[in-house]
Amino acid sequence: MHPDGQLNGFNNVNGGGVKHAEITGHILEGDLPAARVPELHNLENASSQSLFHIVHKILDDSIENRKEDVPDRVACLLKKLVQMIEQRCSKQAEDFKKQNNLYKTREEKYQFKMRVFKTLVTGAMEENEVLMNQLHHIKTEKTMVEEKKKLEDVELIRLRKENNDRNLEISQLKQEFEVTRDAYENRCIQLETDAMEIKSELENKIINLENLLTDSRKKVKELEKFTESKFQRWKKKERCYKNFMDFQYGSLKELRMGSESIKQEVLMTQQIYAEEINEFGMKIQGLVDAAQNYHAVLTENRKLYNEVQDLKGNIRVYCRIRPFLKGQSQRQTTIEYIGDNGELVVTNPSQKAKESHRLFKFNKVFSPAATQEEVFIDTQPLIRSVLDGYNVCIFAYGQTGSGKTYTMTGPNVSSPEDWGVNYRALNDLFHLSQVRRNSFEYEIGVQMVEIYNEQVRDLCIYLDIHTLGIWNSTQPNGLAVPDASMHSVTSTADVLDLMNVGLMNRAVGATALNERSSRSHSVLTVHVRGTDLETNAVLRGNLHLVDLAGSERVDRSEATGDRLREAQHINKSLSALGDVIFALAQKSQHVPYRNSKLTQVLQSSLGGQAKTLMFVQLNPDVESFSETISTLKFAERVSGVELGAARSNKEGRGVRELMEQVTNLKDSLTKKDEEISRLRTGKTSSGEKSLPRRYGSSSSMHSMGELQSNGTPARDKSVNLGPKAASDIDNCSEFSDKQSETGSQRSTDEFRHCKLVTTDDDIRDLNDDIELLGLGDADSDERLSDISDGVLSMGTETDGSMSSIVELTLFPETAKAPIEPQQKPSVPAKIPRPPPPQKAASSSQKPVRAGSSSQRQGLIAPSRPSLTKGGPRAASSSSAKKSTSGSSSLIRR
Ligand SMILES: Nc1ncnc2c1ncn2[C@@H]1O[C@H](COP(=O)(O)OP(=O)(O)OP(=O)(O)O)[C@@H](O)[C@H]1O
Repeated sequence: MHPDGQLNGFNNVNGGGVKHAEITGHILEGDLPAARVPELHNLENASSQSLFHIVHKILDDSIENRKEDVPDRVACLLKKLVQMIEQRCSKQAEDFKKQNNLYKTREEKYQFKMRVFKTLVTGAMEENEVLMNQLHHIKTEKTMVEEKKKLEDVELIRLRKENNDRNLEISQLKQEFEVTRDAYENRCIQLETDAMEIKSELENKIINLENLLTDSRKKVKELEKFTESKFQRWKKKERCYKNFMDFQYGSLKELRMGSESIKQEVLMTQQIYAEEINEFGMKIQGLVDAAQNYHAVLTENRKLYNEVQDLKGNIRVYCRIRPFLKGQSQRQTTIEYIGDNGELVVTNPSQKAKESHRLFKFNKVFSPAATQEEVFIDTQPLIRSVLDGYNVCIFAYGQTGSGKTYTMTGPNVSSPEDWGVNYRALNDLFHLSQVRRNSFEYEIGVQMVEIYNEQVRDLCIYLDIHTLGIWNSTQPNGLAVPDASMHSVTSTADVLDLMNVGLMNRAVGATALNERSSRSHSVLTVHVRGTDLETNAVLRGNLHLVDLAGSERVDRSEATGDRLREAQHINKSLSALGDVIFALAQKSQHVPYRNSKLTQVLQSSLGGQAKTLMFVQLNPDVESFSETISTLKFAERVSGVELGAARSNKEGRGVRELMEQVTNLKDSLTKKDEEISRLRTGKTSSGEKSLPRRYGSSSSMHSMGELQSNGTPARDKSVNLGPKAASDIDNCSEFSDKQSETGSQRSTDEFRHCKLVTTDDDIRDLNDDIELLGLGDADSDERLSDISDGVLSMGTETDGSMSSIVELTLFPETAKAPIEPQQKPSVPAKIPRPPPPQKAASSSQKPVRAGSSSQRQGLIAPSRPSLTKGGPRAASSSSAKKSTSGSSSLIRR
């Protein structure tokens, strides 16, 4: 279809005319051989012109050959048509050719443009890349420049500032320089002036000195002459002294020889003294033997006292009568008489009969006027024995509204004057523990529970008051209710807080007899654990402070429903308490502790060696007469001090027999005492005879003289006794007077004697004992009241009282009457100590020395239970050790 091709084709047709002619000839003749037909296929490559030529030839030939068959017109038309087609084709070929050329030109143009564009794009991209790099570079540079600029700015500021500073400094320096320069110039001028003056002065002085020098030279010459003459005189004197010294030396030699001979004499004398001292030792050995016998008697006496204790029990009963309340002043009272010795007569004024008078006797009766303080003073000794490892139980018993809570807690906690026994007891324990802090470390813990409707509840928790269990037998740590919260207290403020919580939690309700009646037994338990700082021995004491719920007659209190149930529980537990105490007083084999929760909780402090104090609270109102009588009967039963009762008589006989035995023992002790005094008198008088004068200082001689002049140690307070000691001795004898007229004086004297004959070691031991006991404080006076109280309670004290006595007698004199070391020679020989095993022996085997008063012996109680970790045995021995430590310190002597 290519125009060139077509043209070429036409050319080829011209060039190959023969061939075409042959082909056309054959076609026209119609005899175109079959072998020549395939050649027709080559026409495809022939040009359009040659093809048209062939067409023309064929047409011409056909028309020529078939003239007759084909009209001329048609032949002409055909020819014309072919010509037109041919023209058109050639025209188109030419157009194509032109177009082709045009396209070629355009293509070349476009390709050129494309190349140009490509070159431009490549160039632009490269350029762009270069520009980007440059830009990045410029940015980095810019950042650096900025940073640099910043730094430079900072530097510039700094430099400016520095510059300013420098400028300032320079200006200051300049100023200073100006000032200094001025001063310097002034100074220079001044110095120059001074120098001029000094120079002139020095010149004057030099002239003077030169004059003086001349004078001095003259004087020296004169002095030389004088010294020469003196030296000659001294030489003469020296010769004289030398002769004198030689003479003295000779006399000294003679003296030495004399002293040697005196020494020999002294040694001889010493030997003689030693022999004499040995003799004294022998005599004192006899004395010791006698003392040991004496201790054995004391031990026996103590045993007897324990028996008395066992018979009497450790229960004391105080009765307190409530005053009439406001608005009750018109009421008749049932109290007719209150004796000083605990007698109480009650009567029913509405009954005229004489039988209505009833006499009761207790350890003490407090009138309605008695203050809280007075009540506490009589209770205090008992409470204090808790610190010595005793278990103590104090409870208030009485009909509802009779003042139990008033006595135990007090009406108003905020006013210390109104404080009841509870607060005062703890306050006192804190005070005492402080006083004894050098010898004992005390820990005090408090539990507060209530027993309400036979259920034990913790009162010291703020929420969740739940029932607690009780241990059947008290745990070794003394806790009967181990689940009750234990609060460590160190001050009265702690106790106040705690008890406020307890009081708030306590079950109270209004009855017909008391607006705010306690419907439960409240038990405040104080656990005391004391550690002896010297021996590390531990002692424990429990103090139960019990505010019992009011006993009441159900008909009078008009109780119904819950109140009735409460009243029944209260009465049941109170009767169980009565049974327990009664069984204890009767020394029954079986003590029914388990009959109520109350007795279970208090078990450790009821019976055994525990001390029990019951406050019997009375309502004086005549309307309460029957309750008063039943309360008093209960108390009487508890105290075992029934007047005229058969049991009481029997007890009295027992006690009388024991007292007779005690008197006998007392007599034998008196004999022993006299024997000891005799021995001592012999010893001291012989000592006085044989001791050389120069061994004793004047003071020691004086004290010895007083001692010897009476034969027995003097009771004169001036002998080595301070004022306190003297007063304590007075106290002591006061106590003794109450005890026994005969024994007390002697006991005091004996003690004093005992101390006076002590040796250095004994003094040390005694001081140790004193330290251990923590005595010499206010405590001793209180202990005295404990003792007198023990007397009041007809020997119901335990060995705590004994220790108190011993402490009392031991301390004041020892502390105030130190024996001077110079007095040592006054003791001819050291009294041998008892052998060590005796020391470790149980309290019952320990010889006891606490004055010779048999009454005092009588105050010694048997060992106490459960004071230390080591169980009852260990506890008893350790407690005995503690309680009689004062006495044992004496015994050792
Ligand atoms: N010694 C007293 N001096 C003055 N008022 C007292 C004395 N004793 C008790 N009262 C008063 O008597 C009332 C009853 O006392 P309290 O509540 O102590 O009796 P209670 O025996 O504890 O009674 P209850 O057993 O019902 O609890 C109180 O108002 C109390 O202040």
